[in-house]
Amino acid sequence: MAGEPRRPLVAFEAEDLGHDDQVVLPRLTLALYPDERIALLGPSGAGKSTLLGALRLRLGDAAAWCPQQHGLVPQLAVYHNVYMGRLAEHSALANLWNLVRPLAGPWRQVAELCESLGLAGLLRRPVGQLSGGQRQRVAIARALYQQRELFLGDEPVASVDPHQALRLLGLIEARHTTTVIALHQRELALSHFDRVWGLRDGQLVIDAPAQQLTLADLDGLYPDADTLAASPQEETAPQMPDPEALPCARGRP
Ligand SMILES: Nc1ncnc2c1ncn2[C@@H]1O[C@H](COP(=O)(O)OP(=O)(O)OP(=O)(O)O)[C@@H](O)[C@H]1O
Repeated sequence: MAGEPRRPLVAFEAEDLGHDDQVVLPRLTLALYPDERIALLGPSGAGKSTLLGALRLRLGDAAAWCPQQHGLVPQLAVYHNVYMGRLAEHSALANLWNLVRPLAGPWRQVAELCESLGLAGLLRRPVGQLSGGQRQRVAIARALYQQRELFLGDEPVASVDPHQALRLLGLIEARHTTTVIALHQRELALSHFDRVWGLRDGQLVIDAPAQQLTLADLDGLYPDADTLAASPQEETAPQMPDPEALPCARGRP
């Protein structure tokens, strides 16, 4: 007997997404299903953060959030920055006390998390004294500490080497079966994720299983790739991907 059709966690139906009165992604149609690992690709300014912001709004407390600029407080220690992921769960008094004298339970949990992220021994260090890659891992630790069902990340593995990127994605996925992660590593998008969403010029031009895509499909998202691939005569006319050729319409298996 055929099972029930899967219900999306979030669906946009021809919706305009943007900021105030500026529409960035006009008439977007898109659905996020449970247990999918989505790679969100597109050139700078394509609307990846805008889409993640809209998903965040829809998903509310169900989604852990790892922002692009990390949102860390440089003067505060690693421990306090990670603890902030669950600030709202404690009373103001407990939070104040914790600032002066860390609470035993949260300290243990944050220490374990930081150890798994290669941040052992840095819990008392102000975030402002960390390297870019270390800060990125603190931001991931804070999102993991939120203990939510889904994970939304805006380039959470941008500042680390490919080996570490895989390790970090593994840690994220061990705690969340549904993830939407913006990234620029196209190979990683194909090798590691279930599905790719590709944005270009305000349109969702790719929405397809990763295994049905090639690097050439993803290259089509980036205007620079067109220019590099073009012959000298074609250089002045950057090409838009042919909508018919792009895999946006390829369905879910
Ligand atoms: N808070 C905001 N208010 C108004 N416009 C914004 C805001 N944030 C982004 N934009 C605009 O929305 C468009 C899409 O930006 P967005 O940050 O979503 O792109 P992106 O794909 O995440 O880019 P990047 O890879 O550089 O982070 C851009 O034109 C940007 O200027």
